[in-house]
Amino acid sequence: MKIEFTKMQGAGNDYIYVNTLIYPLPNPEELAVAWSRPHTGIGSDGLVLIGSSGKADFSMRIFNADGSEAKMCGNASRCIGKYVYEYGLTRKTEVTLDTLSGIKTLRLHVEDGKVDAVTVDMGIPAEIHPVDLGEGYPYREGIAVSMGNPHLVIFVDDMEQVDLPRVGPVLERHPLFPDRVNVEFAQVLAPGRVRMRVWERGSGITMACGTGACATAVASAYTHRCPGESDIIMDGGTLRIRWAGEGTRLFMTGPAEKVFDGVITV
Ligand SMILES: N[C@@H](CCC[C@H](N)C(=O)O)C(=O)O
Repeated sequence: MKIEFTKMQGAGNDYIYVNTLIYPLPNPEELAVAWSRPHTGIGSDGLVLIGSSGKADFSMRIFNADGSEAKMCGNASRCIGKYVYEYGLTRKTEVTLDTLSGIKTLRLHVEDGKVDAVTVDMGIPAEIHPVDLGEGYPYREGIAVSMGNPHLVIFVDDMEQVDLPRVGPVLERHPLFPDRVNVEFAQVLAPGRVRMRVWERGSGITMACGTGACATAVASAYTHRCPGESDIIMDGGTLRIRWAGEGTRLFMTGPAEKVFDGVITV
């Protein structure tokens, strides 16, 4: 059976997108693993399914490269906004998306018929609290934030000193997070400018993480490092995050790009 897909990236965080209205996939966990592999698959950070919803315009399911399903993905939600508009699935520029962490609203920024950026209402960040990682770990303190999915933000003075391939997998499986956690290292460069690198649960090092950028902005404001609006600068690009503080909704703005269309046989 032939399946059409589109590879897309948001700030360098790349996923394989399949329109399940046309191609329902019975085994997305297995396909996410096989297709994400760089040499023998398509190569990606995971697999995203676009579907219908009784509660919103469309639905999103997101699978990491190890096949685990996540409840939310910031970069994929922006890419879905571009996909549904540019492939003619909608003419709306305000689109609702049903995710496992609730309904998100996407505002599409359209220029000459193309979506070049998307603002996502990411909802109200939750479970914000400092954590003590304990002795025996490479870092002692962090800030936990839920953006629908779990994050641990660790502030550092010098990003160059962070050995991400070594410490990322250890912290992802810290016992404080039984469902594993996405780990962000953050260095405040200036007011409103934060450098961030991420180790994603289920995918490892990625060039950007949308929910991770949101969690970083939240942790920066919560610790009085950077209140208000901030640019989160990642290896693959920058996202602008607007958040007025605890109990308020957070808005993420950033790019969405198509890489290529393809057909794969399963
Ligand atoms: N890259 C994503 C987050 C994807 C899911 C994450 N790895 C998890 O398991 O929670 C983003 O842009 O938010």
